[in-house]
Amino acid sequence: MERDLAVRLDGVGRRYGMGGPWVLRHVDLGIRTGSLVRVEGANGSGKSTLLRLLAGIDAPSEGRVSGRRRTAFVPERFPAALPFTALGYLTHMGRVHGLGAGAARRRASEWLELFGAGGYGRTPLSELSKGSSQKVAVAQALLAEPDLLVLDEAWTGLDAPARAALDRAVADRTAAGGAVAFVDHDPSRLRGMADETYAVVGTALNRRTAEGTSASGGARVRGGPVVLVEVQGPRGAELPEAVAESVVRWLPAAPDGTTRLTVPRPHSDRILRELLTARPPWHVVAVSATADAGSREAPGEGRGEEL
Ligand SMILES: Nc1ncnc2c1ncn2[C@@H]1O[C@H](COP(=O)(O)OP(=O)(O)OP(=O)(O)O)[C@@H](O)[C@H]1O
Repeated sequence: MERDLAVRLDGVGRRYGMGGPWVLRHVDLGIRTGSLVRVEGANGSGKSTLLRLLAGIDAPSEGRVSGRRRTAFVPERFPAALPFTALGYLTHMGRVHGLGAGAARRRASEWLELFGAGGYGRTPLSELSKGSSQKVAVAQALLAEPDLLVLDEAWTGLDAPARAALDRAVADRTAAGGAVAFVDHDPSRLRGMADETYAVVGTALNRRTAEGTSASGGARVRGGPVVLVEVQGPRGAELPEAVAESVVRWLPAAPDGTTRLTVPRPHSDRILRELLTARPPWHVVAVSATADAGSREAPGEGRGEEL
C-alpha cells in the first residue's frame, strides 16, 4: 500500500546533458517503510545517480518520483568547505530539519560524541580530517531521524568504532520504522541485514532475490537454509528473548566472549537487528551462510535436536 512506502519511482530515467546516454531507464521501485535496501552495481553503473533520485537532490529526466517522506542524505562527497564549525553546522542542519535551537544543539553534540568526534565541535569544517568530516556528514543525516535515510558510501573514511556506530544507527532507524537505502563498496557491509538488494545492470535496476527472505515474524523454521552468526554480548548478558526464541541452536560464549548462533536464514535480518538494537547492543563479529540446517553440527550445542 502507498502509505507503507517511504518513496516510489515509476518509469524513472536519468541522463546527463542534452541527448547524453541514459544512465538509468524504466526504473520502477517502491521502498517500504522500515526496510533496509542495498544497491549494488559496477563502478559508474549509476548507483549514486539512483540514490540522488531517491533522496530528491536530483530530478529524473523522465518518469515520476512520488510519496517521498522526510529524507536525509549522506552524499559520496561531503562539501567540507562550508563556513561552519562542526557543531555550528550540525545545529544549523537540525534547525533545517525542524528542530528547535536547544534540541538541535543537544542532538548535534550527542551525535558527534557517538561517532567519537565530540572533541571537534568547535573545529571549522574546512580544518577537519577526512574521517572527522565524514562523521559530521553522517551525523547531519542521523540527527534528523528521517523517514528515509539514503547513504552513499557513508562508511568510507570512518574508523572502526564509528563504522560500528553507523551500523547500529541504521538498525535503530529501521527498527523505528524508517527506511534506509545504501550503497557500499564492501559487500560484507550490513551482511544479512538487507531486506531487499537491487543491482544496477546496464540502465536497468534488477531485484536480487535472496532465497528464503520472504518469511517474517518470529516463527521457528525447521530445516531449510541457516546462517551462522558470531556475536559478542555485553558482559554477563543473556541473549535477547526475541533472539533466543528464534535461533535454531547456539554455542554458549567461548572464552573470548564469542557466542555462535545458528539462525534460520529467513529470519536472519530480524535477528541481527534485534542484536544490534538491544540495550546495550551486541556486537556482530561475523555472519556466514551455511548449508541446510542440520548439516553442520558443533559439539555441545544447546538446541542441536530441534530441527
Ligand atoms: N553530474 C553528472 N554529470 C554528467 N555525468 C554524470 C554526472 N553524474 C554521474 N554521471 C555519469 O553517470 C554515470 C553513472 O555515475 P554514478 O556516479 O551514478 O555511478 P556509480 O555507480 O555511483 O559509480 P561509482 O561506483 O564509481 O561511485 C557515469 O557514467 C558518470 O560519469
